Parts: sequence; C-alpha cells; structure tokens
Amino acid sequence: MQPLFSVDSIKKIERNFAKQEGIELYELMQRAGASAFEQARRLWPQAGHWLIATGAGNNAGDGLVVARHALLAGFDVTLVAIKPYREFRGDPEKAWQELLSIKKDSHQRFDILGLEQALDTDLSSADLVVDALLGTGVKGALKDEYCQILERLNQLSRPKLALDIPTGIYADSGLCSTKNGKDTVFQADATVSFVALKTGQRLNQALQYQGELILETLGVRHALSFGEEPEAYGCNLQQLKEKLPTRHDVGSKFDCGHALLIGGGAHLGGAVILAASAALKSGAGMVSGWIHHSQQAAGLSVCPEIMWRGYNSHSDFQELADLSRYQAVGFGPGLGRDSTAEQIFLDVITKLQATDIPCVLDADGLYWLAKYTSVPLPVQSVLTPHAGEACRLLNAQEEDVFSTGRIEPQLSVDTAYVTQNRIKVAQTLAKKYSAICVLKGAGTVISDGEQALVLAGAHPAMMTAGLGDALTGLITSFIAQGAKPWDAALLATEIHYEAALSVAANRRRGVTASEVIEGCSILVNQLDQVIN
Ligand SMILES: NC(=O)C1=CN([C@@H]2O[C@H](COP(=O)(O)OP(=O)(O)OC[C@H]3O[C@@H](n4cnc5c(N)ncnc54)[C@H](O)[C@@H]3O)[C@@H](O)[C@H]2O)[C@@H](O)CC1
Ligand SMILES: Nc1ncnc2c1ncn2[C@@H]1O[C@H](COP(=O)(O)OP(=O)(O)O)[C@@H](O)[C@H]1O
Ligand SMILES: [K+]
Repeated sequence: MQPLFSVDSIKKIERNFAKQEGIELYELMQRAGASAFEQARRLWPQAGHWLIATGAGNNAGDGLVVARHALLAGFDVTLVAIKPYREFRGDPEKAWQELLSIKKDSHQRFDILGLEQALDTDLSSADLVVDALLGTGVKGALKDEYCQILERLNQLSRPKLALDIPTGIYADSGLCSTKNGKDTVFQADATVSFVALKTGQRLNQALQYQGELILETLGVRHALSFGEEPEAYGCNLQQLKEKLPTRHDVGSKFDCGHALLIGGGAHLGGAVILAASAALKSGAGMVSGWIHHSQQAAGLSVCPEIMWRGYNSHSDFQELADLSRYQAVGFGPGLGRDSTAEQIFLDVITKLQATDIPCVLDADGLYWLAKYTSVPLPVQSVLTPHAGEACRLLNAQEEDVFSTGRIEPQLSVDTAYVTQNRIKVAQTLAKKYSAICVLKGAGTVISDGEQALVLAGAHPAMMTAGLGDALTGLITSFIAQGAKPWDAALLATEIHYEAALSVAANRRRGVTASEVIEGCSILVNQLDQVIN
C-alpha cells in the first residue's frame, strides 16, 4: 500500500531526511531534477528541444536542474521565466547559477523568454513541454500570468511533463484552480512526483490532469519512518486480489453465500434489479431480491435466477423478514421516500440489529439513515454515499430521534466541502455511524473511522446512473461469499472501477451499468483464476 501524505508532512519528511543523511535540501532539488530528466528521456527519447516553464519557488529550481541536464546531454533548451532568474534566492538561485556555469556546445540552442516574449513567440519547435511553474507551494487561485502561460502551453500539441504536480492542482485536495468557470491547470501526460505521494494525487481533478503518475523517492525509501502520519493509503487491485473469497470445485450454492437486496419501491425497480444482478454475477451462490410487487415481473424478466419477492406495504415485511438465511443484506437502492419506505427502513434495520448479518446501506437507505441518524446500525454496516448523500449524513443532527421520531436535517456543509475534504469526511462519517464508509466519486475513499484508503480513479464514463447500485450489489455479494465487510468494500470498489475502465475502452459516454456488471463478472473470474 502506498502512503499518501499532506504537503505539510512531505515538507517535514524532506527536512528530516536531509538532516538524517547530512545533506542540504539543495541536494534533494538536484535529485528531483535529475530523476525527472531521466524519466522524460525514457518517456520521450526523441525529444531534442525542451521547453521548460519556470515559476518562482523550488519547483522552478527543479526545472532549472532539468534544463542543466538537458543541455549537458546536448539537447536544445528554451526556458520560459515567469519570474526573472536574477530575482531568485536560495536553492532556486543556486540551481540557476549552476545552470549558467556549464559549458554548452556552440550549436546548441539555449533561449530564455519572459512571459510577454513567450506569448509572442511560436513555441511549436519544442518537442517536449516541462511544467516547473508551481508545485506544492501554490496558494489560492493562480495569478494571471500563470493562467496566460498555461493556456499557451496546453495548446501545444507536444508531450507534457509536470514536475511534482501539475501547476494549478492543490496537492492536499486534488482540486484545481479555476478562472471564469474554466480549469486553469497544466494538462500533463505524465507527472514525476518527488519524495512521496501527496493525498490529492489520488483524488478529484488531479486524476484528470496529471497523466501517468511516477514517483521518484529521491532516496527517501521509508517515508513512514519520519514520524509523519499518512492521511490515507492508496492501493490497487493487485494488492487486493487475495481478498476475493476462495471457491472450491466441490460444494453447493449454499456454500457460496446468499445475498439479499432490498429496495425497488413502487416505480423504482431498476436500482435494486441492478444491485441484485451485480450480486449474482459476481459470484453469490444465491440472490434474493425484495421489491415492490409492481416491479417484481420486471425483476423476473431481467434476471429469473434471482428469487424475487414482491411487497405491497411495510406490513408484508413482517411476514417476509426472516433474515437468518442470508449472509449479507444490501439495503436501499430505489427503496423510495414515502411512508411505506420509511416503515420498511425502520423494520428492516430493527430486525438486522438483532442479527450479526452485515448490511450495505445505499441510496434511499442513506436518505432514511440521515433522518434517523441515531438508529443503531447492524454491526459492520457499510455505507456507500456519494458526495450529496455524504452531506446529508454529515449534516444530520446527532440526537436520539429513533424513539422520538425523525428529524429534518439542516444542511450546513455542502458538496463542495465534501469534495475538498474527502478523506476527513469519510473518516467522520465512519465514526459518526460506527460503520465502514465508502465515499464514492473520483477517487473513492474507504474508512472505518481510523484508517482511510483511496481506491479507484476517475473516468468520464462512470458518471452515469446505476453504477452505484452495481457497487452495492458487488459489496453485498463479496460479504455473502465470505469476505469481511472491510475487505469486500475495498475489493468491490476496485473491481467496479477496473471493470468500468475495461468495458468503456475508448468510450467516454454511454457506458451502462449493465455493461459494467458484465465487466465485473469477467474481472472476478480473472482474479479467481489467479488465486485458485
Ligand atoms: N523542499 C524540498 O526539499 C524539495 C522541494 N522540491 C520542489 O519544491 C516544490 C515546492 O516548492 P515551494 O514551496 O517553493 O513552492 P512552489 O515552487 O510550488 O511555488 C512557490 C511560489 O509560488 C508562488 N505562488 C503561490 N501561489 C501562487 C498562485 N496562486 N499564483 C501564482 N504564484 C503563486 C509563491 O509566491 C512562491 O513564490 C515542490 O513541489 C517540489 O517541486 C523538490 O526540489 C524536492 C525537494
Ligand atoms: N468521475 C468519476 N470517476 C470515477 N468514478 C466515478 C465518477 N463518477 C462516479 N463514479 C463512480 O460511479 C458510481 C456512481 O454511484 P452513484 O452516484 O451512487 O450512482 P447511482 O446511484 O446512480 O447508481 C460510484 O461508484 C462512483 O464512485
Ligand atoms: K509543476
């Protein structure tokens, strides 16, 4: 697993590492520039003319080190200096002096352009664009001169490399600077990040703009050994594959878990049908679906392998609800927000509390949870909110309303807050509800209140209804098959994302949840072959 640190922590790690090694921070700048130069050469060996744009801080210093290596290797270099080099102080100044001191081949091109010159010059002779404008030191919206040069650089149809982080991305949140509603950010094909990954590099717009993310530790092999707590950890499917419950050749459907999906109120059948299909296709031995009777025929026609039972009112639930035969319950997709749904919510949650069956709560299940925020959830519940649902859950007042009646949440934080504080929100929700929280979005954050993991990434095709229902079905299915809820949440989130990527192929739009469910089935079976 890969630790993700705040910018403050990274700065402390750098300082402590330098102290421990008895080196200057300037040495780290040297290593940063040298390693970025090598990565750029590896990625784009044909590049003979390097355009390097520098800002005003240490990120600019890194860029000047890259420039020196490029010149020493015999390449042409054009520097775009937003701040004049004569005004540099400290390590960037040293990098500038060292660059000046090297001997160049007389045929080599070495130009330095200020902002105005750069905007007036045809820069298309460059083969590679290097962003050394701003790194982790950016604060607030980008100044105009940075916006102007970024627009120019982004227009160049040349490979683009960002040093440490693309200019305009905030390293703690992964959000980016905007101006007049437009993102003002360097659009990198690759980013060489230094020392350790920053939390924001797994979240939000960073996922869209950083391209391939390459970590160069600069010798800091054990970032965890400097007393700085990571904010979260990143991991990938490879690291999670062992969490897939094993399956034997001999046995029966009763050994492979019985998952129950509850939802699909009147007119709202699709969501629970998708969730139940996902549970079945990802390997649950049996799947039952409780759905409004008006939707039952639809469920049967889409997936007759699922044992659909229709309800008409909440009183049917008292009759239906013998939960002991299920190993996991997914509750909420399409449940509805009427009084029947409310009563079903209370009945089912009350019944589940008396069992040790883990419950995955999603969609309208979360809506009702926010109204009955003090209702004790079954042990090991998993909540799967998107940003809007997270707001509602966060804002719901903590008081004993279970006995006194429901409350109307009073909104105070909004989705912008959730997006900016994804790790903290997932941790807070997990603590508040004593559950595992899967905060969905670009970079899904999973927390049990203490640890936080960031999984999956961003893909435009995933912004489509029904994918959340599929995820609920997948988590429920893995729990039913024997995974611990925490492991099931991690595995399902990553499989769901990887499946969406492979199903989408080159498509950015029009990918359906049903296709992703098929993709999940394929991926689960590929993993099965690896572990069995
Ligand atoms: N500290 C270290 O030991 C190392 C730092 N390194 C590099 O140093 C970078 C961080 O350096 P700094 O902290 O100097 O920060 P930056 O180089 O990212 O930027 C700081 C400068 O940007 C200006 N600035 C801030 N917000 C701005 C905005 N919105 N619009 C325009 N200008 C803005 C500041 O006034 C300051 O001059 C890292 O990203 C990394 O590239 C590397 O050299 C590795 C070692
Ligand atoms: N831009 C995106 N990049 C990556 N994943 C995304 C993106 N947008 C949504 N997702 C994922 O798609 C799913 C959508 O869930 P949700 O919003 O609950 O949709 P629905 O309720 O319609 O099924 C979640 O797993 C979420 O993480
Ligand atoms: K940068």
